Amino acid sequence: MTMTTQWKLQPTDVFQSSKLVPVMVIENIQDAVPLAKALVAGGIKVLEVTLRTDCALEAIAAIAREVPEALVGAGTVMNRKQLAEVEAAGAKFAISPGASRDLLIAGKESSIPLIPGVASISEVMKGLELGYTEFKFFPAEASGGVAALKAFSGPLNGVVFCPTGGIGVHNYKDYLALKNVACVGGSWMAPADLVNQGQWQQITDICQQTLA
Ligand SMILES: O=C(O)C(=O)C[C@H](O)[C@H](O)COP(=O)(O)O
Repeated sequence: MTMTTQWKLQPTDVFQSSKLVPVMVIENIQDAVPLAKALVAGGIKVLEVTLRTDCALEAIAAIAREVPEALVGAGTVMNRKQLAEVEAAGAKFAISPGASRDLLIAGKESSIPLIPGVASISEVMKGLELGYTEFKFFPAEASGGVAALKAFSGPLNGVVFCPTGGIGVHNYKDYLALKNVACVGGSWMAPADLVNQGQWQQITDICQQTLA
């Protein structure tokens, strides 16, 4: 049963806007906007703010308001309630580490696109049944990495992934070289120690060096 959507943006728009998707863990609300600006200055447009911290919703709202050139979305969206919360906060898209059937249905009913997390072909098939064709592949390195995605490309024609988990400067190009990978995600572009120290220029430099 493929479900139609009222999505304001398509998952392919998110995937095509940036080859790199920084996974942001924001502990202090005052870091949200400077961190987003540092990433944007480094050439990155798509930002994933994880719902792992208390101020995550506030951070999404602040970035949506104050850094309009970024496409800010929410990560770690685990259920229907959280999806509604991030939508209300101003997230332009939602990403989940895995997917329950209820979350997949809620994603289709939402006004913002959901990019569900998968680690296996069976999970992709459950998403495909509802019309999803863009997925987060998580945890990428632990789930077979590049070799797994290469194998997926045989049966899963037309399915596109954003691998995340265990990816960094040392291996992200191997993923981007795959035809079923549009972009890669990771926390290496916004490391906790640099965020805590307010080292915004260093974060911009990491992004620029990675993209160079
Ligand atoms: O919180 C979530 O929803 C996640 O999916 C987890 C993050 O995407 C990974 O933790 C990033 O992985 P690293 O780049 O290896 O740090």
